[in-house]
Amino acid sequence: MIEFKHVSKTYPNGTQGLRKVNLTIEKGEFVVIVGLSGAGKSTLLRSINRLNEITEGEILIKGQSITRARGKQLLHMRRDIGMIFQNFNLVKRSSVLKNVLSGRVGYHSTLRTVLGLWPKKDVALAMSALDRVNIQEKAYSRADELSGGQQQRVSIARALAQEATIILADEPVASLDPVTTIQVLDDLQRVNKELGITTIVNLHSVDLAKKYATRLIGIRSGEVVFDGTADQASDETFDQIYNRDSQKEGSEASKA
Ligand SMILES: Nc1ncnc2c1ncn2[C@@H]1O[C@H](COP(=O)(O)OP(=O)(O)OP(=O)(O)O)[C@@H](O)[C@H]1O
Repeated sequence: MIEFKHVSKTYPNGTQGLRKVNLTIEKGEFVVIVGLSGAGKSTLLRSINRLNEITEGEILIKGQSITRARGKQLLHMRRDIGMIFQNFNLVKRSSVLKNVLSGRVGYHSTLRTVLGLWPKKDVALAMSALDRVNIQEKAYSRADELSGGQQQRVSIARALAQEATIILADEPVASLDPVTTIQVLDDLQRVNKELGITTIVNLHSVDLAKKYATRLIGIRSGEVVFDGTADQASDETFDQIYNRDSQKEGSEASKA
């Protein structure tokens, strides 16, 4: 349902973020992307919803080209894709409920959303999204009163209220402690399983990647160098992804 066809990205300064990537990600997969810092994980993830514009090739979602989409069509395609960020991207001074309702902006006129005139149905949807990630009781708290893990749950609820069928999570647990990390990844896994939401996550930790991924994609220097299940990924596979043979980047690999 998500297809990368010969996708490359060259940044304006000449850096190659992606090189001729070909991938097909099926509905309901839980894909984890791993690779060294600077390998191109964020570039790959963000090219799916065009937060990053690719410079070659094409990306199709459910058979439609998001690369060529414009105006309303692009808006509708983006509405289908929820995004989870490392820093949560919440409006800190707003309530949790308002933050979750912001997932509905793509469905209504600007005036209506600016005035906060949310239909009852949307409020019910937002409350049930909060319930799914077990923080409904925080609905009327200010977002910045919540812990990091709770804030990340709010951002998952926002993607659910958006009725996204795809969730992109760019280093969603990088700012969280180990216990909270597991809770947030468990939440993502649960909504993936229960709602069949296709989930693509960038992670630094190999152990977490192996634990959660139904499919692992390893990238190195903008190229896909591994694509398979966690069981298929051997120590040698990770050596290759993390360039551990190379003396030049060996010290960087050991940090990863
Ligand atoms: N806006 C930009 N302009 C120029 N080069 C960029 C830009 N954004 C990323 N890059 C470069 O593209 C390459 C891939 O970066 P990307 O952020 O996708 O890597 P990453 O694997 O997500 O790294 P990290 O794990 O550190 O987030 C790197 O060499 C990076 O320096």
